[in-house]
Amino acid sequence: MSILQHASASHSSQHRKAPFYNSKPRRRPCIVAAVDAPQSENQQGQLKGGVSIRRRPPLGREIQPCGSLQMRVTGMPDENKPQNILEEIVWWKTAEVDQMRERVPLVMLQSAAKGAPAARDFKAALRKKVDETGKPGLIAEVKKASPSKGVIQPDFDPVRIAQAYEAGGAACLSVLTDERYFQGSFQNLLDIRAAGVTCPLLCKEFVVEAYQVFKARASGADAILLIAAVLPNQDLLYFSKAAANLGMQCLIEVHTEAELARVLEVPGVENHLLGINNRDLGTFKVDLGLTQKLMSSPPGQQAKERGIVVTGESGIFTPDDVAEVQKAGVGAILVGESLVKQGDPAAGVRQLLSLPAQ
Ligand SMILES: O=C(O)c1ccccc1NCC(=O)[C@H](O)[C@H](O)COP(=O)(O)O
Repeated sequence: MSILQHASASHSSQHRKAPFYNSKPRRRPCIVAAVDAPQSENQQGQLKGGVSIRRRPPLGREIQPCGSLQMRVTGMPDENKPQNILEEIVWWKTAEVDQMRERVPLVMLQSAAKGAPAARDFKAALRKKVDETGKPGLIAEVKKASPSKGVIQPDFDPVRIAQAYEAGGAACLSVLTDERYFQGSFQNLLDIRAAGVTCPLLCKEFVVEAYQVFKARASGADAILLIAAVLPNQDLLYFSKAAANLGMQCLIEVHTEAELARVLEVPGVENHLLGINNRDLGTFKVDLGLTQKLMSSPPGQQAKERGIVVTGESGIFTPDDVAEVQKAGVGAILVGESLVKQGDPAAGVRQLLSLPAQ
């Protein structure tokens, strides 16, 4: 140990189990140790299999639990900082899931998931709308805030928005459940389902453990997001099987041609959906050209030939944008910001899809 420094933490038993990442001020200041960071041997070892997101800080967390106190590791090199927002989210998520598991053990969640009303067929709902309208099936997103835009809809009523999306003609809904970065919640999923919305629901979560798949099903989700930049194929297979065993489908999201080629090798991938996210998570810029580029690449052609439903995600604002990604070959679109910020989201859906006004 190099130095001792002041920090805040509590000795009270009620705070003993507080997560070590919790940065809220605690009641009594105390002294914690600060130690020098260890040296990294081979960071690339973390990035095997074309997975660009590291699941944990390679040298461990800057703030470490130390009994009922916390220890700050000083002098962490830049490589121990998250390389982009997705990596930052994933690092928090790992700690968050540990905390959730302490409150509700996996076995209890599994039994809740198995006892939940049967999951609805996400892909079938998308295909039905395509047949009816000739437009890509719309997955409309219930999204209050995002890391790139901050609060998008201050007057956020998730049930009202979900009902409006359904009334406007959305095929499916996407519900953000991450609280820290998107101000979402699993409660929103439960409330939307309990309110009688019949569109299938995608749980928009950053999955790093099977626990979250069970949590999604127990909360009424019919599908769950899996991100290829975060998960190697072994995990994609494991989580997609866990989801399928519960009657759910997965939206497997890619950002690059290499990821698209890789996920096409996941056994049973055709039973799920693919998504191309047009948002660069380093710069937050959206470029619909990415959908076009990946769909016309060899793995994009293969996805089409295998009849896999591909979803164009992010940055879709106008009927022209819809036409652009439809021309690229997607069968579905995932739209958040442009719809959620409208006073009348039902009208927003109809306008975006060029459907007749009611
Ligand atoms: O939206 C963000 O800022 C964001 C940042 C980091 C990871 C994911 C992020 N968004 C998740 C999404 O995929 C979008 O919410 C979804 O595709 C809808 O996008 P949009 O229509 O542009 O709101």
